[in-house]
Amino acid sequence: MLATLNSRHRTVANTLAFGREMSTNLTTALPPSSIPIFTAVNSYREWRRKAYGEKKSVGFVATMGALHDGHVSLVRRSLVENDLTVVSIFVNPAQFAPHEDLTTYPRTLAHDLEVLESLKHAVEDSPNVSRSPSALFLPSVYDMYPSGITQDKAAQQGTFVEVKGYSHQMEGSRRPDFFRGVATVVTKLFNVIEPSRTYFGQKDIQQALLLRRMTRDLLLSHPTPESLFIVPTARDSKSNIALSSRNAYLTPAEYNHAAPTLYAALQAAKSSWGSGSTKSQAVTAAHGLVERKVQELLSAQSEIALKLDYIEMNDPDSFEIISDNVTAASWDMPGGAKPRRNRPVILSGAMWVGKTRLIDNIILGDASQLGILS
Ligand SMILES: Nc1ncnc2c1ncn2[C@@H]1O[C@H](COP(=O)(O)OP(=O)(O)OP(=O)(O)O)[C@@H](O)[C@H]1O
Ligand SMILES: CC(C)(CO)[C@@H](O)C(=O)[O-]
Ligand code: BAL
Repeated sequence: MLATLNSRHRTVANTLAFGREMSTNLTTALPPSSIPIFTAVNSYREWRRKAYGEKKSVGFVATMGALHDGHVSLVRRSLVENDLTVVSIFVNPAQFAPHEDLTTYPRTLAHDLEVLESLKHAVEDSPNVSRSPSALFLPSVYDMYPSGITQDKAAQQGTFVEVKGYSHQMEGSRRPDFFRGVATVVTKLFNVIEPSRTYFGQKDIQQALLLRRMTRDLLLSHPTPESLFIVPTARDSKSNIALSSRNAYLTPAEYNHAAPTLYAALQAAKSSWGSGSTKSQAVTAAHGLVERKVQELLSAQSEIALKLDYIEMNDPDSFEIISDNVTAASWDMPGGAKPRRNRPVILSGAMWVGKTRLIDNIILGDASQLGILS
């Protein structure tokens, strides 16, 4: 059938072919699993219909796989709060720019299944009942993009979701089409999974807040904006590095000697802000910490290349950069008509360690005002 498509469709045909190949690989190479794996939308839908029939709530965690304890914290939350928990693994081509790491992104399905199979949550007041992940949704590229998908945005065909006005700041300033890719795939995932509740990580704070806005704007019922929960960032207990699938790209030396710098820089800004500095001074404090680390690596003749991408402070409602002269006290708008005690600010950053781009953030002020769970 692909051979009959004309040249106008070549790009799409290529990606459809890619999707089919992935689909075949998936079904032939599935590791044994005690968790039901749905690789097709229709078979998942049958399962979901049964859950509706039995009036069971379905919690949902969307992932790109290479599972770590950050993902596990989301799944655990879902196990506590829902009768059933569905996890998806899908490395979404539409959110990767052509120069980014789609082909090398870690794919560790056998490990991921082991992680999911090991999770058990004892149900309160029912000593003999425990909950484990109920299903894994593992679609092919072809299933998720029936019109095909290419990373060349100008050649893309079909339907895409854009959250206008909220996709160009922070991470969007560095990855211009990233949130369009995320919003598109998550809309599709929500349409299939129909979650009662869903869980996203604070590590990707702009993503989580933007998706909540999207559920509101699209008047979604599964999930509603109120049933999209944000789970705090899980960190390495010694170094405080935010857990991330891309940490697997780091060499041990990069991980130990350079990666902790991002969180340390955020802490330097936090402490400066907390002692009454302006935003500009707080961000300068963070830059200073990174610069000192870079100098230290140079003096030690280390081969590690450390480069700050950005550190900024943004309004969590608009995602706009807050003004240079704002302080924690003035951010609360004390003289305004509606003072906001402990008004939250997103302090976030990205840093290159060698060829790996790391991101992190902390919320200054009251994170619960953003619906971030504690
Ligand atoms: N350290 C973490 N703590 C809490 N949630 C996390 C953490 N890392 C990832 N998540 C969340 O897990 C979900 C799936 O993320 P994803 O599969 O992209 O993993 P990732 O580690 O963020 O990968 P990457 O390295 O590509 O950023 C997202 O909601 C993400 O925010
Ligand atoms: C939400 C998501 C699964 C969409 O591909 C991805 O962006 C991620 O894992 O954070
Ligand atoms: N967790 C964010 C996924 C990405 O960077 O593509």
